[in-house]
Amino acid sequence: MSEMATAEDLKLMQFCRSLPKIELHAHINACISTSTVRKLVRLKEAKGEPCLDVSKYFVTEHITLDELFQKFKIIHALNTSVESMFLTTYETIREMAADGVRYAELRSTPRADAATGMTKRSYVDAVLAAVRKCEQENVDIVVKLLLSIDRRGSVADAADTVRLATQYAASSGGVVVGVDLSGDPAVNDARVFIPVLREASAAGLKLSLHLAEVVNNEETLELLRCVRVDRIGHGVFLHPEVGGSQAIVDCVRSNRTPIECCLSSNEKCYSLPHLQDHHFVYWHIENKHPCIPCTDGGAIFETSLSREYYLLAEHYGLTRRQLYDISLRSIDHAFTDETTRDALRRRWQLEAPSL
Ligand SMILES: CNc1ncnc2c1ncn2[C@@H]1O[C@H](COP(=O)(O)O)[C@@H](O)[C@H]1O
Ligand SMILES: [Zn+2]
Repeated sequence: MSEMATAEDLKLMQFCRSLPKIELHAHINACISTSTVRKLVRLKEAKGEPCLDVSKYFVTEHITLDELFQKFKIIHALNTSVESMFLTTYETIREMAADGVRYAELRSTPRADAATGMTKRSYVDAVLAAVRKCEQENVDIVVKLLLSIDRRGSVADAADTVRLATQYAASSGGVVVGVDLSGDPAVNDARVFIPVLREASAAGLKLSLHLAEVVNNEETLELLRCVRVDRIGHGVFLHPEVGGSQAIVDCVRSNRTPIECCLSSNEKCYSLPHLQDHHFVYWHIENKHPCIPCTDGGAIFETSLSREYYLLAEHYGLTRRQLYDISLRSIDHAFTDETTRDALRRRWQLEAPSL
C-alpha cells in the first residue's frame, strides 16, 4: 500500500486480512520474517558461528533471478541446523495463521550440513516437528508439506528426495503430500527429471512444478506431456504472447492444470513494468483458467497473502465477492483429501467476511 493509502484502501486491506485464505506456494526459506531472521542470528551467535550480512536477504527492489538465488545462499548459510529449521517453520506457520491463512502447503528442499550434523532426514523431521507443535498449540491452520527437488542437483539427488517424500507420506500422518520441482530455471534441463517425477506420481505423490519461469518451450511442453503435473508454479511464459506457445496453452487448458500465481514475486524478479502485464490477466481474467494467488514465500518479497489479494483488487478491479470466490476455489486445488477440502469449504462459508 502506498503512503497515501485512503480510508477505502485500508478497508480493503482489512477485508483481505479477514478473508480466509489458502497458500499453496511458499518456500520455507523464502518465508523468514525480519523477526525470525533476528532470532536465527542470535541462535548462530550463541554458538559462536559467523553470520553473513542478513540485511541483504530481503528483496526490496527489482532484481534478476540470478540475484534472487544469491539471496537464498545468505539464508541457507544462516539456517544450517535442525534447531533453526524448526524455529523457521514454527514462526512461518504462526505468521501465516495470523494473516488469515487457514490452509498452507509449505515446500522446502531437504539439506544436509556436515558442520551441524543435520541430515536431509533430520531436516524434514525438524519441519514436521514444528508443524506438530503448531497443531498442539491449536494454531488455526492446516499445514501440509511438499519436498522440493532442486533442478541444480543431480537426478540421483532428485530420486533421493522422491524416496524421502514417499516414506514420509506414509509416516507423517498425512502431512507430506507431494513433491515440488524448483531451483534456478536457467540451470540444467529439467527433462532429465521426467522418470523420477513419474515415479513420484506413481507412488501417489502430488506434483507442483515450477514451469516457464523463463522462456523454455521445449522443456515446458515435454514436462507437461510426460508427467502428471498437478499444479504449475509461476508459468510466467506459457502463452504465445510472451514467448510461450499455443501447444503449451492447449496442453494446460485441456488438463485445466491450475497455476500458482505469485504477483509480487514475479513483479520483483521479472521486472514487470506493470502488474497489468502479469499472466494472471491472460489466464484467469481473460480465459477463466484456475489460478491460485500465492506468495512464493511472503517475507523475502516483503508481502503477505493478504497483500497479494489486495493487489488483485487494486490492479485488476476485482470485487470482494470475486476475491472470496478465488480464495474458495483455491481449496479445489489443495493436495489433500476430500474430507479436509469439505471441512475447509464449510469454514469458508461460516467465515465469509461481509462482502
Ligand atoms: C522465482 N522464484 C523461485 N524459482 C525457483 N525456485 C525457487 C524460487 N524461490 C525459491 N526457490 C527454491 O526454493 C529454495 C529456497 O527455499 P527452501 O530452502 O527450499 O526452503 C531456493 O534455493 C530455490 O531452490
Ligand atoms: Zn517458487
